[in-house]
This record gives sequence, structure tokens and C-alpha cells, in this order.
Amino acid sequence: MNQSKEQRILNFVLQNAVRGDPCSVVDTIDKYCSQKEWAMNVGDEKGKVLDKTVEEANPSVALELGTYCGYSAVRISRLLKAGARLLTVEFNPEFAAIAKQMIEFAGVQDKVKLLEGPSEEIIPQLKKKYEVDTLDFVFLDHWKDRYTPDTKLLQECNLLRKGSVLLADNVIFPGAPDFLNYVRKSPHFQCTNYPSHLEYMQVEDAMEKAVFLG
Ligand SMILES: CCc1ncnc2c1ncn2[C@@H]1O[C@H](/C=C/CNC(=O)c2cc(-c3ccc(F)cc3)cc(O)c2O)[C@@H](O)[C@H]1O
Ligand SMILES: [Mg+2]
Repeated sequence: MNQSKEQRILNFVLQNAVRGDPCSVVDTIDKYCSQKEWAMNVGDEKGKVLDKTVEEANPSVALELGTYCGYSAVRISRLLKAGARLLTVEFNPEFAAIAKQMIEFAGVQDKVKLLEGPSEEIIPQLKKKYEVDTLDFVFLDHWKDRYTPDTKLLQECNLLRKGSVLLADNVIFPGAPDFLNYVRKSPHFQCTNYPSHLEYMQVEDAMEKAVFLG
């Protein structure tokens, strides 16, 4: 049975990155995906916007929707202060298994909890089952048509507080037009757009930051 692309990415990391060094895992994935096989990691250019936004928010509890191979989970968790944690949601079991190994190899497993299942099922469980009060930071990078329903669900579940930071990938390409519409029209969000490029390509893309105003 031939390997999946995601398995090839993981193997390249296991053979070329430094165990316990999250930066080397991130750089090695970027190397593979820019030189060998493209993959939908947020990448280094947009990753730098992600880094700055995470550092500014300095979250105690962060949520990621759409783990994929774990690139952004490793990228985010390497910046978290002692005791802070990242909950990352992935419903594809094959990707979840890859991400789990990626997170462990990077040595960030004590900061990251991978929750397997669809976001619409996991989000309502965060308070009771995962002992979340409110979320300080949310990275949206899953199916683009899920950004809006999940943002509304986060609000309905009282998981956002004044100052909670949402950061959405791909608002230009593949695009999340209804999400941009929703947050930019809502009186409950203060939005900022960060023009950038699609990972590993010279195609225009952007990230949108939406700060919850309460
Ligand atoms: C049910 C809710 C729900 N619950 C839990 N996990 C969920 C989920 N919905 C999805 N997942 C998982 O998240 C990941 C999907 C991510 C989706 N991302 C893009 O589609 C994307 C595409 C391009 C691009 C593609 C083709 C091009 F030509 C150009 C650009 C670039 C990008 O940066 C992109 O993020 C996978 O692991 C899913 O299993
Ligand atoms: Mg993306």
C-alpha cells in the first residue's frame, strides 16, 4: 500500500529534523513542502504573522481548528508560556495519527492536546469535558465553510471573552468570504487584515484577525 503525502512529510521530519526541537520540525516541513511536495501547512510567511499574533495574545488557553499534520500546532505551542496549553481539533484519523507523532517528535506534547473529532462536536464539550473557561486565542485553518458556523458556535458556547483573538488562514485563497463578511459586519469583532501569500507559492492570500469585543 503506497504511502500518503502526509506520511512522507512525517518520515522526512523523523529523518531530517532534530528531535525535541520544534523550530527544526517547522523548518524541515517547510523545506519538504517547498522543494518536494506542496501541502496545506500555513507555511513560513503566514507563519510569521501567526507567531506575532500568538506572542501578542500570549494565550494561557489556545484552540486550533484543523490540525492536519501538526505544523501550526508545533509552531504555536513553541511560543506558549509555561503552563499554557493548545487544544487542536482534527477529525481525519489518518491526519490525527500523523500530527500526534509530529507533536511528540517536536517535544511539545505536554503543551498540546489533540482532540479527534469534528469541531461542531468538540467545541460544545470544551467547557465541561476539557475544563476550558474561555479561549484566549483561536486559529481557524480547517474547511473554509466551517469558519463562520464555528465562530458562531464559540460565541454561543460562551467560549470567547473580551479580547479573545481569532486568527483565520486563507481568507483570500481558497477564500472564506462569508467569514470575512460575518466578522467585519459584526459589532462584536474588531478586524485586521494581513495580506500575505499562499504557502510555498506566489499566489495572493491573507489572514484575518478578529478580536472579540464582548
Ligand atoms: C467538520 C469540521 C472539522 N473538524 C475537524 N477537523 C476538520 C474539520 N474540517 C476540516 N478538518 C481538518 O482540517 C484540515 C483541513 C484544512 C482545510 N484547509 C484547506 O482546505 C486549505 C487549502 C489550501 C489550498 C488548496 C489548494 C490550492 F490550490 C491552494 C490552497 C491552502 C490552505 O492553507 C488550506 O488551509 C484537514 O486536516 C481536515 O481533516
Ligand atoms: Mg490554511
